[in-house]
Formats: sequence, C-alpha cells, structure tokens
Amino acid sequence: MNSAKQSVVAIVPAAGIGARMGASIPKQYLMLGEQTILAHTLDSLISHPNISKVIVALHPEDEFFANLSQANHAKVMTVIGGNERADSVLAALNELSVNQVNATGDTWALVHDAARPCLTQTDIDKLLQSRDHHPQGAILAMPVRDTMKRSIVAKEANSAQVAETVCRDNLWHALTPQLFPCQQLKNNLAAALEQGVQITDEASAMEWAGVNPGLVSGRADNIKVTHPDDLQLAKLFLANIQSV
Ligand SMILES: Nc1ccn([C@@H]2O[C@H](COP(=O)(O)OP(=O)(O)OP(=O)(O)O)[C@@H](O)[C@H]2O)c(=O)n1
Ligand SMILES: C[C@](O)(CO)[C@H](O)COP(=O)(O)O
Repeated sequence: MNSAKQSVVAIVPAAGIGARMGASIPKQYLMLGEQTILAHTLDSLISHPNISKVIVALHPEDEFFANLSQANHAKVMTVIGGNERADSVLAALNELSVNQVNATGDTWALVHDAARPCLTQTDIDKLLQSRDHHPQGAILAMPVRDTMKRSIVAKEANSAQVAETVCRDNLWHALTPQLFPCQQLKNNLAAALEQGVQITDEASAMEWAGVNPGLVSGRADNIKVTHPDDLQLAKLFLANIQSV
C-alpha cells in the first residue's frame, strides 16, 4: 500500500526520571525557553499533518503533564509507562492495539524520545518518506564523525584509559524518531523483553527479530537532553530551528 495512505501514530516515552540530569524534577519538564522540553517535543509531533495521534507514556506518579497545554490536544492521549524505556514504548503499543491497529495492520509507530525537543518537520518528513524503500522500518541516525575509543573499565572516577580504538566505518549514532509497523514492533518488542534481551531502542528489538532497519541521515542538532550541559545546547539549537 502506498505509504501516503498508511496512518502514523507517534509514541513518546516520557516516563523517565532524568537521573543523569540531576535536576529536582524529571528533565522532560525542565524549561527550554518559553516551554518545557516535553512541550517542545509534543509540538513537533502534534503539528505534523501525517501524525494522527500522539501517545505519551508517563511515569505513574507524574504530576506535571496535566499542566501542559498540549495535554488537552485532540491528538494526545496518555498511558502509564514502565520501568525501562522499552517497557514504556510497549505499554503505548499495547494501548494502540486495543483501538488503533486495524485488521491489515497498516498503522506505523513513530517512536520519539520526550528528551529530544529539537526535532524538525523536515526530519520527520525524511523518515516517513523512507517507508517506500525501507518497508521494514527505519530510524533517524547520524554517522559517527570522531575517532571512537573504548575504555578500560575505570576503577575510579577520572581514571578512564583507552583500551582500544573502535573502527568507525559504518558506525552511526541512533537517534529518534524510529519508525516501524505497529504490529511487528509490538510483537518483536514484547518477545525480546520476554527473553530478557537488553533493548535500548526500537531498532534493537527489530534487529533481534532478524530485521535490518533502514538508516536515514538525521540532523546533528536532534540531541537527547541527558546531562546538564545539554540544556544550553538544546536552547541554542531550538532558537536556530525556530528562526528559520
Ligand atoms: N522507564 C522509562 C525510562 C525512560 N523513558 C523515556 O525514554 C527517553 C530516553 O531515556 P533517557 O534519556 O535515558 O531518560 P531518563 O531515563 O529519564 O534519563 P536517566 O537515564 O538519566 O534517568 C526519555 O524521554 C525518558 O523519559 C521512559 O519513557 N520510561
Ligand atoms: C532511543 C535512543 O535515544 C537512541 O539513541 C537511546 O537508546 C535512548 O537511550 P537512553 O539510555 O534510554 O537515554
């Protein structure tokens, strides 16, 4: 079926606590300019014409989401997330299968981290258009530019040492969104988690099932806000994106 006719549901894992950020509140609710990180992320998905629904996976004790204006948007619905990111994504997929994925299963899941607020419409378009030559699904990714080192396991802080240089040929940074047929992603993610497989992104569940997801080159400013110094960078990137 022509990809233009297939429906796309965005899934936003937003149930983390942001431990590495070390803030007093979950990092997705930190301010970035005029809005929270999560609000910026939701705006980028809500505003895309080919995204019909946005399912946000929230921490069971989340007390912030209801205060976002985006919480009341017609496209937005919520589910309770799980202990790990993958569990939160699966919770959203399970919610979808109840009332969204039709018999032919031609609904696509576009999974995007709440912590990546600098996503552009152009990159969403690029990923959606990749379905015609990547019917198995694809992810936004960025080729590695630096020489990559693997460290010796450090015995104490600030004592890391190089163990080896890792060949960077064909090495990419996996970004999000990651785009897969709903039904296949749900089945593969559930099976992988059931087997205790370490799943840190949707592609790794699909790879576990023998799929080779497409790699779609994405913008370098689509960063995941993880550590405190990422906040200023995200502010700069967002201002740049909004100025064009
Ligand atoms: N149980 C979890 C853990 C993470 N996430 C989400 O997955 C995304 C990427 O995870 P990460 O950057 O690691 O966020 P946190 O888990 O919050 O960060 P940390 O690991 O520092 O605690 C985030 O938007 C986070 O909210 C989630 O939905 N459910
Ligand atoms: C999904 C992801 O953003 C791709 O790079 C990354 O795997 C998330 O990792 P995290 O440890 O859950 O932040």
